[in-house]
Amino acid sequence: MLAAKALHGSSKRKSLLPLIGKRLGIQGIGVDAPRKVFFEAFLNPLNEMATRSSSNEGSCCSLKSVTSSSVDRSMPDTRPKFLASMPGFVKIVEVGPRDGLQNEKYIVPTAVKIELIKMLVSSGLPVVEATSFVSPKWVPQLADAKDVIQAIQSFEGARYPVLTPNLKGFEAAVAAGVKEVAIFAAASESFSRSNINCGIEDSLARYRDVALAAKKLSIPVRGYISCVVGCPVEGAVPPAKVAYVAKELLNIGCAEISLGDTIGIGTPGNDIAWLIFS
Ligand SMILES: CC(C)(COP(=O)([O-])OP(=O)([O-])OC[C@H]1O[C@@H](n2cnc3c(N)ncnc32)[C@H](O)[C@@H]1OP(=O)([O-])[O-])[C@@H](O)C(=O)NCCC(=O)NCCSC(=O)C[C@@](C)(O)CC(=O)[O-]
Repeated sequence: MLAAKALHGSSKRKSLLPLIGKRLGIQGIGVDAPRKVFFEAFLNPLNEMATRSSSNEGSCCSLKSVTSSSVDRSMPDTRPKFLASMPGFVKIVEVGPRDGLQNEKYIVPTAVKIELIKMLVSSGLPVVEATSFVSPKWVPQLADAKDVIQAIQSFEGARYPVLTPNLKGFEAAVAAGVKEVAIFAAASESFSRSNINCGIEDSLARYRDVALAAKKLSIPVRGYISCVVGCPVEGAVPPAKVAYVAKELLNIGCAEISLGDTIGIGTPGNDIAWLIFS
């Protein structure tokens, strides 16, 4: 479940992405989803946030060999052209124990999940999304969330955010010892309804409550947006919708926004634009 790379213009067909990025002041814009992968599109405002988070919490992987967020702009950029458009940071959030296991046909034993998390951390991953505190009726595969979290409390070297769809999930997560949560909205109305049984506006209202509760406890919240490129039901998703949801998530207090190309159609031949912060 781990992958992150920048998408650039295909050699056969010139991509609009760099142009759009330039117009919006976006340094690196891209998404890659060979399966389901979240690539943080590092917009200028978020880039700064990532830098801070990196230095304070060690959560971001700095592409030091490639570039640095503190690039001295008075120096000539000697990087190869294709590297020059890469973002200063790539934050890798490994979501296998959550996103991978939530769809398994058979329920993976808790002990195996814990061992998986241990191995992922020992491979050097700084953030491992461990599980979800969602309804076990909807996702029985992760009904052991509390046990997983309690078992990994002593694992050092990484952070372990979890998904929380509502206050109930948030409170259960905090009670289990979670220190970081994620909320998950969608840019597609149909996907939102099928995933969390409510529309986009209702989901934002729920997430506002979660974010408020999290703020009181100084718990960081990251916000997912699903279907930023396309939806399995609705097809193409207008970038303005993605921008709207992103703004709302930022306004309710998300420290980060993750753009999910949920169905993996953001290929180099598909010119996609995210007009976030436009
Ligand atoms: C949002 C709900 C809860 C609404 O589900 P609902 O059925 O509308 O909610 P409800 O409030 O009517 O509750 C129904 C039952 O669930 C219980 N319940 C309610 N909430 C919780 C909770 N937090 N923890 C435990 N139990 C809960 C609640 O107590 C009740 O139990 P009952 O009274 O019937 O016994 C449900 O739809 C749900 O849990 N959905 C989660 C779906 C999910 O996990 N999807 C996968 C993750 S999202 C994803 O993969 C996308 C992402 C993030 O990866 C990005 C991308 O790839 O694009």
